[in-house]
Amino acid sequence: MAPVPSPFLDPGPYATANNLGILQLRRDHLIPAVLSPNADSDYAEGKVENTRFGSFPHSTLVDQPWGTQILASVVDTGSRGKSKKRKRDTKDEGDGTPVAEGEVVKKDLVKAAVASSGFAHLIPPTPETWTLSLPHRTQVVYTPDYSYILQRLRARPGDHIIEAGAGSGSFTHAAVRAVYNGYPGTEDATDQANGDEENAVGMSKKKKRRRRHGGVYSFEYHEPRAKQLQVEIKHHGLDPLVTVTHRDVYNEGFCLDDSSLPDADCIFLDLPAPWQALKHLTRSPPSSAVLKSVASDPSTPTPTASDETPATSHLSDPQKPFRSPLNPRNATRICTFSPCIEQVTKTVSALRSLGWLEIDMVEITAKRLDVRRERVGLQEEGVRGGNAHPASVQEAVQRLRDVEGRAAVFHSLQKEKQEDVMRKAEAKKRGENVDGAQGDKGGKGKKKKVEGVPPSKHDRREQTKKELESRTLFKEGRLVHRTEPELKTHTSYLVFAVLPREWNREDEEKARTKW
Ligand SMILES: C[S@@+](CC[C@H](N)C(=O)[O-])C[C@H]1O[C@@H](n2cnc3c(N)ncnc32)[C@H](O)[C@@H]1O
Repeated sequence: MAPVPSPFLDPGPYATANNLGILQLRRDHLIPAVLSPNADSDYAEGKVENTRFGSFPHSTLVDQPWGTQILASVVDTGSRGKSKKRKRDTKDEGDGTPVAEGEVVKKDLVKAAVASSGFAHLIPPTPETWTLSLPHRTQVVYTPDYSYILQRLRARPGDHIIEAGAGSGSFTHAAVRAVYNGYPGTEDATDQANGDEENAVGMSKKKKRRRRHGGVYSFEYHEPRAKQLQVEIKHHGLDPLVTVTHRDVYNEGFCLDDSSLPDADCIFLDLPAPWQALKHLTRSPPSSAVLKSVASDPSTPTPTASDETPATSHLSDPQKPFRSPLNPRNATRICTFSPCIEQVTKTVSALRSLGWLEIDMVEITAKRLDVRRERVGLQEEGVRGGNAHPASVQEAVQRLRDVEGRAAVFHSLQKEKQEDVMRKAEAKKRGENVDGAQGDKGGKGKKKKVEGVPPSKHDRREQTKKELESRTLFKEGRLVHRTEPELKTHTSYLVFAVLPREWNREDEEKARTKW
């Protein structure tokens, strides 16, 4: 039976139990979780993700279509700490079914009640969302870098990629998606041409090509990191496609533990001293003169952990025959990732000595552009997202006229009032009855509506509200873009090169006869 594809490769229409899902709280705030509602938990609702926007029991996430807005729940913490009591021994479950040690038999889950605290979106895992949410064990390669790297390496379905060091596995996930063309053991691999013309003899060329499944060969020197990555890769359903090897690649090279070869088309080195690993990435054993020229210098940050087994170089061991980890049928592309220019110069000279061509270096300084509509004008007064400044000289002049007009009316009314008060005072002096004769005819507190007065702020807002009903805000305004400064990435120099396939007299002769 074909394996269920990893949610990274084919997430399906909705979230399923025991697969990874991502809770997106804000654009750059993501929480990954393997959705297991029935797993042991201290909550009556089963396993719960607690976030600053509320609690999300896994039972409210499973079977929801990707992209759903999930409302937070009120969770019952009353049963916390009681889980140990629910553990049974290994003998019997009551109905005679043996229960494994440590396994927990769960009571029925309590249905989660909706809380008023907030919501999150449930989104499928992708290499991009994983990069933003993975548990950092090292500096990681971010999306702007790995998208460029994979494109320059020309990684495509059916290719084999060597990666060292694997670190937190950020690049690993992007690489496996780039080369995926089906799981090994299934016949649905739809490979791109791999140039293997000789081997296609006696068999349909198409059929031969179909056999090769894409794969990633990851090497990591730090044992706990290598183990953790193996566990994650398994949880993510990628283990048939990714081989994680615990290895010091400077000394031990890239042949696999089961003595098979990666047969690599592309290589990505994210190591403190990439030039030290290059001697293992050749098609034939490098001469001692070349080895000497690419030998490490004393300042090289070589691995020093005392708990690691001492490395033995297969290049220095005459008993071990040389075996190239590269695909002999294709040109191989390499990329090395270095934070400083000194490392770049060492890598470039080692690449030259070892016969790599088309060497070039790129510095990545990624920027994110915020593209939006900018609405400016007095009609935006009180409208959300608008800039209520005059959009033109006419609007500014009209606003000044309105303000001055209103001020003139105000002052003339004040003057009128004052004259009225004085008139009344004089009439009083003369002993005349003035009550009710003049002035506030409309009743106390009621303002007289004066004709021809420019609109007040209140009037303008009422008018805007009315007009808003027929406006299409999403289409209005000027389309503008601004760069956002806080993009997650780090300065990197990328060195690229190509190692052509080996070409001998025989190949030349064959090509001459054929063409
Ligand atoms: C910057 S991290 C790699 C991050 C990774 N590319 C990612 O995207 O998550 C560098 C890794 O190289 C590993 N490393 C250093 N020297 C090594 C060696 N000689 N062989 C294999 N791995 C090595 C380190 O242990 C570290 O985990």
